[in-house]
Amino acid sequence: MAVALVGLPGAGKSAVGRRLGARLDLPFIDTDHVIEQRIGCSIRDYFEREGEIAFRDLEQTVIADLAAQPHGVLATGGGAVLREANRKQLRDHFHVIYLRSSPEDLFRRLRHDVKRPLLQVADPLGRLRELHDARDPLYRETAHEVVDTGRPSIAMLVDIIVMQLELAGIVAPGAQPEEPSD
Ligand SMILES: Nc1ncnc2c1ncn2[C@@H]1O[C@H](COP(=O)(O)OP(=O)(O)O)[C@@H](O)[C@H]1O
Ligand SMILES: O=C(O)C1=C[C@@H](OP(=O)(O)O)[C@@H](O)[C@H](O)C1
Repeated sequence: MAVALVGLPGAGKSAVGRRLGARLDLPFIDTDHVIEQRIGCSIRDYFEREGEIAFRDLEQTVIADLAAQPHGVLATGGGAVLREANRKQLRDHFHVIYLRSSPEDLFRRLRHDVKRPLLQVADPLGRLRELHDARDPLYRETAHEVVDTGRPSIAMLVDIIVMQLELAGIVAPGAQPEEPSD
């Protein structure tokens, strides 16, 4: 069983994906983390040193590798949908969920972030608005389902997604609730 989460930076792909994996007893895979293991440095440093195109090439290779043996809950990077090849790999091999968020919510969540290279600009909210306008259609094109993340907590989002996966017949009803970790 393979689920992929797509959405803008800060949409909750990692936070929701980790808990969804635990809930469904599936491995959680963060593509940014896989990329960082391969390059041996942070994505921000790699962006600065090698540029965005080199990063996108690497991202495409990692997505193709993961799609060759799809299993688990995948948190993709926010720009994974930019390339058509990635959109096709994701849609064909994963049940794709778009975690939709408004630029304003994302800005609130990420205002202290220093890890995301595209947001290290004078006007991060403006940048998030541009990214939303450019990518929202691509996320929708890639995804089998759209989940709005504006109001629900991370735990509620996991419940909503599990319910949708059950309704779609992707997982059997009655997946065990996650044990509280704190
Ligand atoms: N629905 C939500 N409600 C509150 N905080 C959230 C929500 N989704 C994500 N966050 C918080 O926003 C930050 C970015 O989330 P993250 O999972 O890293 O996003 P992504 O992997 O999509 O870039 C984290 O601190 C996370 O806990
Ligand atoms: O939106 C983007 O183009 C990117 C988002 C990042 O992932 P997150 O969505 O996890 O921040 C990371 O892949 C890279 O910095 C590029």
